[in-house]
Amino acid sequence: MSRFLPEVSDPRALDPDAPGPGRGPLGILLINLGTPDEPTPAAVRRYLGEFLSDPRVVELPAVLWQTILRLFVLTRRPAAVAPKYAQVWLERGSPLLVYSRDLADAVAASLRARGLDVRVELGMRYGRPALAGALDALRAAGCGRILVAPMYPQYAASTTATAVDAVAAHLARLRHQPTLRFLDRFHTSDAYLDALCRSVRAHWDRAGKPDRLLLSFHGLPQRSVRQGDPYFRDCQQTARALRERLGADGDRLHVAFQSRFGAAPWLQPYTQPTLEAWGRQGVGTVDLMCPGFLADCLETLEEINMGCREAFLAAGGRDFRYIPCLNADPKWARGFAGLLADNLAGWT
Ligand SMILES: C=CC1=C(C)c2cc3[nH]c(cc4nc(cc5[nH]c(cc1n2)c(C)c5CCC(=O)O)C(CCC(=O)O)=C4C)c(C)c3C=C
Ligand SMILES: [Fe+2]
Ligand SMILES: [Fe+2]
Repeated sequence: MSRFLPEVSDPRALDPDAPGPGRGPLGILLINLGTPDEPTPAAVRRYLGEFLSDPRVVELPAVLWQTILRLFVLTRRPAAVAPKYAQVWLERGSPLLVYSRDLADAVAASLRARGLDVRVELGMRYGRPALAGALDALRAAGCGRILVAPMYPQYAASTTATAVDAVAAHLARLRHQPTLRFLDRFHTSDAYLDALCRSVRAHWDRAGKPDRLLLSFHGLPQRSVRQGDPYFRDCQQTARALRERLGADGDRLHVAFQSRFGAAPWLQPYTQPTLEAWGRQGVGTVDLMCPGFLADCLETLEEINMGCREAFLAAGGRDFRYIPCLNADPKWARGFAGLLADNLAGWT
């Protein structure tokens, strides 16, 4: 024993950041985007201020963008967007948070049912519950090994990479960091594709088959993809894999991109103009699903199920049927738990 170090059995006596004996339970940090605390302009302003100041999200020179953001976006957008949040707000809060939390709880229960000693925490990249607090809770529970799992099936720098950045930034101040693993993406995993396919089939069993099934993914600036973001390819691969699973009915499937922000070109075709063109062309029944969103949120419940529904019907469409996100569907939660458990291999 070095004469500089006292002989101690509990590593915490020397290093308060050290994990507990036996490296403690396993930790899983589920990360989603985040959402305002309330459907009010003030809360939306706080949320958008944090979200849109992330240089991974808006890739413009910082001084230029902060000027535009503070002078134009944050002075107008919160008042326009807050009533939209109010239209979809649930008794338990923002849909994104409610469904993400339900999924996290169901995943934790499923992992424990497999006999795993695991703690699951949900942290949001922007807003609350903060990712930093969720990481601290896992460390306080003695988790020396943590699987970081951004809840985005398709990889984008503006979602997955920024979540990884934030985890690393929070741990940067520690002398003894926990051992980390990162779930990269799961856009062609069996658990995810099986769940999507089940959801479509169950909907068709109830309501009959549509003329077309539109998969609407969140958009991204085309420039990001040109610069190497794999998101577009991931979306296409998810769509292709789902089309194969749907067999002969796969022909009904089309892909579009929603939620464009700003004037630059984003991934195309755009969802709403696609639906309007279909309405004008006499396409009667459209089913719409948003596979890139694990949890229903403003972008699916308001933009799609309200705005796009209205646009399609106004353009001459007959029937618009929204297929909800996977949310906390029990079979999906078990499948997602299995996918996470696979990523714990060697730790269990
Ligand atoms: C400004 C650029 C944006 C990029 C790039 C972007 C990428 C992106 N976003 C999601 C998932 C979600 N986005 C949500 C809301 C939302 N997104 C943007 C902007 C960008 N998104 C804004 C400004 C907003 C807020 C609403 C608005 O003001 O219009 C949400 C819903 C949040 C909620 O509270 O319900 C999700 C989820 C992905 C997957 C993605 C890249 C692929
Ligand atoms: Fe977004
Ligand atoms: Fe939107």
